[in-house]
Amino acid sequence: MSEAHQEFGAPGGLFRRLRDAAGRDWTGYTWHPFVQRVSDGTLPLLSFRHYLIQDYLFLIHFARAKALAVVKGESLAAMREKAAAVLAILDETKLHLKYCAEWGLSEAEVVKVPETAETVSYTRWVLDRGLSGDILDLEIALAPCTVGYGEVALRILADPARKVEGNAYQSWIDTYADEGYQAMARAAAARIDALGESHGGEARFARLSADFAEAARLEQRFWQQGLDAG
Ligand SMILES: Cc1ncc(CN)c(N)n1
Repeated sequence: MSEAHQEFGAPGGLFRRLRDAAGRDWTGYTWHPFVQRVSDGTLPLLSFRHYLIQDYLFLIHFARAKALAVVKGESLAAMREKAAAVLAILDETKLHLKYCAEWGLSEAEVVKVPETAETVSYTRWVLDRGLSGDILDLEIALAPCTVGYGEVALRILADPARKVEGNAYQSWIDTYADEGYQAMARAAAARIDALGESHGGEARFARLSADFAEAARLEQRFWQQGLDAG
């Protein structure tokens, strides 16, 4: 396994402490069999298609949750960073629509697909953490999504079983391996570290780590729904 996690968060900072505390919940997310089969190119197309359509719906609600972090931002710099993150999430959906267009599916058709229980439970849980908690609670619920996919991409790049030539999922991999996405993931981890300092991360560690691990498990279920559809 690569040292992918060392890209995100400072040693001793809140992000790395949460990641380490999440243990198997985190590795089960970032190196889920779905991810491994994207990497070696053996994932059934039906699995990927189910996942990607649900992910499109996921991103719409996730953008709403990120927008809540603009509202709850406690400095202009934080608000700017989050506003850019909302736009980045909305941009991410272009990848999804490109794949869908190749399958003959229009955006209008994709938005008509009902959300699965996995999509609803994850997105509404994040929104709830943000609505009922403070900015740190919200950022902890958001971080596994943003940083986790950064780590997923690095794990794939380091995977000896990775299929490069003719991998149907290469543009998906490229999106998250891209330096723009990686920089956003590093910034999200750094922000957790900073909020940990300013918002009593140490005293709140038990609750924060329970939320972080919950998000990682919700991510695992999100991949799993794709595998189950294949
Ligand atoms: C479920 C999920 N988690 C994370 C990401 C990366 N933004 C995503 N597209 N989808």
